Amino acid sequence: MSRLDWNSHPGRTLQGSVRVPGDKSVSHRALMLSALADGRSHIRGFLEGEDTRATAAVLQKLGVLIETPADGERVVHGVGLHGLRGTAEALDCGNAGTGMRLLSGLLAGQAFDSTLVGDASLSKRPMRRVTEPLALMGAHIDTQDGLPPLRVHGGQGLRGIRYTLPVASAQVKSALLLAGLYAEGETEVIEPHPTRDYTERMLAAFGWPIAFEPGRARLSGRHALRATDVDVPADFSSAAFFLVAGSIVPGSELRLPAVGLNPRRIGLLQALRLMGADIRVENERESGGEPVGDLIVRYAPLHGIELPEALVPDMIDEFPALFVAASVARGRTVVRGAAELRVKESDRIATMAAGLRAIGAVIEETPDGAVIDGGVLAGGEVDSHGDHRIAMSFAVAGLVSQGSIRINDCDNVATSFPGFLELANGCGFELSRAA
Ligand SMILES: O=C(O)C1=C[C@@H](OP(=O)(O)O)[C@@H](O)[C@H](O)C1
Ligand SMILES: C=C(OP(=O)(O)O)C(=O)O
Repeated sequence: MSRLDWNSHPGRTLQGSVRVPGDKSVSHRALMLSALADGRSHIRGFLEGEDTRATAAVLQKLGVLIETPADGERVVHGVGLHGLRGTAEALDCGNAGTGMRLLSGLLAGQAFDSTLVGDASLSKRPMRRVTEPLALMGAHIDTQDGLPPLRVHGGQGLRGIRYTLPVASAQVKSALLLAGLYAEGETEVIEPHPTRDYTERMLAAFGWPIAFEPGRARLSGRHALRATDVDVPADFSSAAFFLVAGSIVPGSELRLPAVGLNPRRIGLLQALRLMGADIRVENERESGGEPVGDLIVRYAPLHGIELPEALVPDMIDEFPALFVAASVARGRTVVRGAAELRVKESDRIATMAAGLRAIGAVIEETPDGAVIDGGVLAGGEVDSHGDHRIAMSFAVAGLVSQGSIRINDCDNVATSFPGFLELANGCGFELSRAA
């Protein structure tokens, strides 16, 4: 397959309503809990991305019947907590850290062995953060020097633990809670800073007794999950690109309907408002146990900020987009406490710094963040390093640069945001496939 590159050209003002696809975190979890439940669950608003489809394919290989009645819908015929069937085939998580880490916890509780593999990017991401605490629960998982593939040995007889996470990570927390479903006794996870609580909320919705509050979750093993329908909200992390685009292109006004507004996800909204952005929330309501609302963003001149460190976990996937906003804002933006960005789909501090410099921005990397002096972007050529969020962020930068930006290696946008190019062009982007 030939590599997909994009050209992003300076555009018109952005106008219209942009319906972004379903939430990736919620879609992964909805599949996993539905698969382990007793009965049939209907998932609506499911993200048709490569990451979440990879998780569906893994569960199908483990014997779960998953139907696709329509685009964005799945009907999962749950097999019950002990109904998965082992397979000798490798289970391919693709590009998805969430898929692999959550599945490692889920599979640690099974009676059979499994092998989890991923693509080149996922194969470089650290897995000891899950395998070490899982080992404390009695799991046995082999890694390649801390990296995938993961060989998960079944039949281990897990026991609950009380574990304080060294870094705030919803993936690690969720892996331990999923293993905890199979453990003798109580599993308690304590976080240094609260992270997204979709696993906790969804376990409760599926009828599993769980106690949780921001920064802490506790459950005991050996209950049952009851099939439940899930309405997946639109993904705030996908909306983020349009929030930045609408804020920086003069004259713009965009509406983003029915976006998930879980408090642990909307750090970028707060950061942009601190920078002077004009973003309103309308029709706030609850859908599928999650807060959702319509976001209306209007152009407003942005200024630099010292980003409050407490916001970092609440916007952990939004830094590439924030860096673009900062590079055209008036004055200096300082980001600290975000070293986790170095172990995402790419080293997001290094790839953003290299790309922004290549198009004329002024950015200084630090070990756990960056210092960005806003100014005018010239345009040029950047490399996404196969990272979906880097590619989409430079597509946004191209709207306001003097010349166009060529973005190399954009195939992975389909992992989290299929149809981004068409949706973006529909509201005023000038994004094309490069020759
Ligand atoms: O639990 C999740 O669904 C996610 C948690 C975050 O990762 P960490 O747990 O590594 O912070 C985030 O970056 C990822 O996109 C999705
Ligand atoms: C970090 C991300 O996802 P994952 O860890 O699931 O690969 C992301 O989507 O930005």
